[in-house]
Amino acid sequence: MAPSFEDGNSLFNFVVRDGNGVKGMVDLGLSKVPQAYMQPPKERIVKEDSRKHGQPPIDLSKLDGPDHDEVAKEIVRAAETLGFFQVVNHAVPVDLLESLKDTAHNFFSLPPERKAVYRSEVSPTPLVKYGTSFVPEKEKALEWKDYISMQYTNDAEALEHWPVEIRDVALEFLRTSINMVRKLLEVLLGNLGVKPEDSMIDVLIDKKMVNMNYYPTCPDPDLTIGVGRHSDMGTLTVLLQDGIGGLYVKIEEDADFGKKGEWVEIPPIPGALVINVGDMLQILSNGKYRSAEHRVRTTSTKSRVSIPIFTIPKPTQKIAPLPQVVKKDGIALYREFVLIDYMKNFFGNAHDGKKSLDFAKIDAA
Ligand SMILES: O=C(O)CCC(=O)C(=O)O
Ligand SMILES: [Fe+2]
Repeated sequence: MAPSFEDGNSLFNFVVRDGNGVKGMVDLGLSKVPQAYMQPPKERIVKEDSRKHGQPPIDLSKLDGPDHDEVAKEIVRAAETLGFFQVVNHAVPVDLLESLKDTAHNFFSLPPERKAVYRSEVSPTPLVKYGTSFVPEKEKALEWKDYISMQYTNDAEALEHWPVEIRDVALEFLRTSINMVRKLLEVLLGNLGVKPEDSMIDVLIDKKMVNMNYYPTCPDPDLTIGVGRHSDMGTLTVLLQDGIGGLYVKIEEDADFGKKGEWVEIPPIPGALVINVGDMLQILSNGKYRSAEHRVRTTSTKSRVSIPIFTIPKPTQKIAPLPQVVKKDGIALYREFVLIDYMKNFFGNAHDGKKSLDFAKIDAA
C-alpha cells in the first residue's frame, strides 16, 4: 500500500520494513523531502562551500618498475594525510568498471519484491543483505540510500548465494581488486617496519564484502544526506564511484591541499578507483594512517551508484597497534580488543563521524 509521506510511521514501514527502499518512495512521485529525511542544518552539505581534491591519481603500474620507491612514498603520504587517494592502472579492467555501474543500476531497478527478499530478517543467506540507510532504527534522520551487501567466503558460496543478477561482475571486481589491496598493504605495512616475512596481510583482509550503493534522485539535495559522516570500519576500502560526484572527505589537519575541518570532494576520474584507509589500519598503525571521515551528497538530476569493496580482519582476531610502531612511538594510542566487539559497536550505532574509534582509544592518549 502506498504510504502517507507526512506520516513518519507509515513511511518508515514502507521504505524500511517492507523493503521498498528510498527508490520505492521516489518512484511514487515525490515533490518535497519527507520530514524523516530532513537532516539537521549541521549535517547538511553546502555544495558551494567545498573544493575538489586536486591530487592526481597514483599510477599503480609503476609499483612494478624503477619508480617503485617514489610511488610507494606517494601512497604512504596519502594514507598519512587525507586517508583517501585515487589510483589508475590498477589492473581492474576498465570495461568491468562500466559493467559494474550498469549492473548496479539494473539491480536497483528490479521490482521491490525482488530486492526485499534479501532484507536481513528474511534473507535466505547470512551472506547477502539488502537495506536502506545505515541503522534506520537508531537514526534521527534517514540516509537517502539503498544498498545490497555481499559477504565473500569462497567462490562456490558466492556463486550459490549472491543475487544472480550481480554475482558475476561483483565477484570479478573482488578477484581483480584483491591483488591491488595486497600490494598497497605491503607498501603501507612495510613503511611501518613490518618485514614481508612477518606480513599478516591475509589476516587483515580475511573478511571481504562487496556492496552496491544506490542513491535515487532527491527533490532537494541541500536538505538530505546520501551517507552521513563516518569512517569505514575495516582495513582498506576500494571504491568505484560513477561520474556524478558527491563524495566528500574531511581534512583532519592543515595540509597543502586544504585546511583542517574543511571538506574536499573526491572528484570522479574515469577509469580510476578510490582507496581509503579504514579504522583498523588507523589503529594498527597507531594513528599514523588516517581513517578519513567522509560523507555523500545526494543529487537531483540523476541517480548515483557506488560500489565499495571492504576488507576486514577476521571477527575473532585480536587487534592492537603493531608492536613495531608502539616501540618506536613509545606509547600505544589504542588498546587491544577483539574485532567482533568493535563491529558490534560500529554497526549498532548511527553514523557519527569518527566516534567509532573511541571504542579503542586509550583516554590519556
Ligand atoms: O558512495 C560513496 O561514494 C561512498 C560510500 C561509502 O562511504 C560507504 O559505502 O562506506
Ligand atoms: Fe564509507
